[in-house]
Amino acid sequence: MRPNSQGLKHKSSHDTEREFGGTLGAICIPVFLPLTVLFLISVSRCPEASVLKWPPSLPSTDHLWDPLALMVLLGWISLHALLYLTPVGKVSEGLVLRDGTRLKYPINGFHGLCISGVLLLLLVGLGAPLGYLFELLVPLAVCAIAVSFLFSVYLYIRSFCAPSDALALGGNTGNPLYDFFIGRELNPRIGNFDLKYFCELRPGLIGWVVINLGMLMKEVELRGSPSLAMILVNCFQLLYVADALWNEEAVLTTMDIVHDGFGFMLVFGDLAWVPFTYSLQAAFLVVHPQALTFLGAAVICCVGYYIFRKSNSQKNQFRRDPSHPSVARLETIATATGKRLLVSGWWGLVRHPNYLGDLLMALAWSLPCGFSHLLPYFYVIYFTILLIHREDRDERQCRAKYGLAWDTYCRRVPYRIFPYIY
Ligand SMILES: NC(=O)C1=CN([C@@H]2O[C@H](COP(=O)(O)OP(=O)(O)OC[C@H]3O[C@@H](n4cnc5c(N)ncnc54)[C@H](OP(=O)(O)O)[C@@H]3O)[C@@H](O)[C@H]2O)C=CC1
Ligand SMILES: CC(C)CCC[C@@H](C)[C@H]1CC=C2C3=C(CC[C@@]21C)[C@@]1(C)CC[C@H](O)C(C)(C)[C@@H]1CC3
Repeated sequence: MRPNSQGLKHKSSHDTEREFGGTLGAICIPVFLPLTVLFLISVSRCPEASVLKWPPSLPSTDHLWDPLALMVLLGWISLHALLYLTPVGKVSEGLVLRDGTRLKYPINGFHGLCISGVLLLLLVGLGAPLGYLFELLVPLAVCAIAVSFLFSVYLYIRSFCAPSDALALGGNTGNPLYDFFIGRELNPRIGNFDLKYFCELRPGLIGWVVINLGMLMKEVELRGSPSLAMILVNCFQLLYVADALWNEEAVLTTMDIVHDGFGFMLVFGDLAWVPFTYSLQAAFLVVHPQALTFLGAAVICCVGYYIFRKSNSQKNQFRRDPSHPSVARLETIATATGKRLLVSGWWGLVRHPNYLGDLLMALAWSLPCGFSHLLPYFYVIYFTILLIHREDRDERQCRAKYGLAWDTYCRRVPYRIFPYIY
């Protein structure tokens, strides 16, 4: 086995460890998750909103398709592609790739958020019924799912023209179903347009807050003014999305960009799962107004946000420039790859302080929806599972990269996400 520049031992492509349940997961997830999206939207608008009701409610077939939804979706993706290409903001370099090069990325996502925000407000000012997004939600989700499948097929086919250095280490097993699902090519690009980086932060993430705004407008149509719960959910989630785009550069060091190929999992996650399931709380509130709002949620959200932002920024700063005054005094341990690991500061508290903050925020987003239904807590439950699984994947990758140094780090910082619990 030969080590590569990411520090991982390079196994031959066919003996790569399979993730997400291997071939079975690669068959089941693309079938069940799209159905879950439609199921959850459908449940959020039923009066009883019960996720446990049997048989499960799915939208009726005549509500699945609306040509307007396809136009809105393609128009939205095109708008963001144009904004991505606009030469504003700086250009940043990603981490060093296996062939020793570094790719360049435009850091203009926050501009994209602001410009699309202004355009939407103009549309609302001109009388566009943004609340109609509530009626359009199911056909929009259907179109996003269809686009995700088609786009993933395109990515899979084009990956065969990519040089072997450009393939993700885990997505090149030779099993077509698994490789299609997990993604073969690491950074597919059309010219300088990076498809993974574009999808990760723009159409879906910004689409999520637009859907939230649409739900708020629907509430205004129905009840004359938005409820406090709806305002809180909109503000909390807008803060999360604005933060992601403001700190766009930090996404260049995340697992998705550095390690994962771009296949169905991320395409569907970015374009369909994020906008349509992360907005469920707002969709739920349209049909299930809450008289009482738990304002403690604002405190939990702020604490969560503080931990999330500070820990992510600390690691990002340390990885980009370990001599920077904000991180230079932190205690570290050396690894055989030449990279060091933080063992004090946020990363000395637990091994994933950023996940802890993110989970606290997730809880805060659900609390304004009250305690009568399980559906608004879907995100916290799913996210806990996702992060525990992600933490496990990351541990395995770090152990492969850092060997003994990682074991020393684990002894120094025994808890993974929740101090003294897990
Ligand atoms: N809302 C959502 O749906 C999702 C949100 N997220 C959020 O995205 C953010 C990024 O998460 P993710 O990409 O999973 O991972 P992290 O940002 O936690 O990055 C993990 C990497 O950090 C480095 N690292 C780990 N420990 C240390 C240490 N002690 N000192 C220095 N470097 C260390 C390692 O990489 P190396 O050493 O190679 O630099 C490791 O592989 C998180 O805040 C997470 O909550 C993630 C998934 C979904
Ligand atoms: C459907 C699958 C089973 C799972 C799909 C997972 C994806 C939805 C997530 C994988 C990593 C993500 C990140 C964010 C959104 C969700 C996905 C795409 C992120 C952009 C959210 C905002 C954060 O600030 C971030 C750190 C930029 C996140 C990066 C990872």
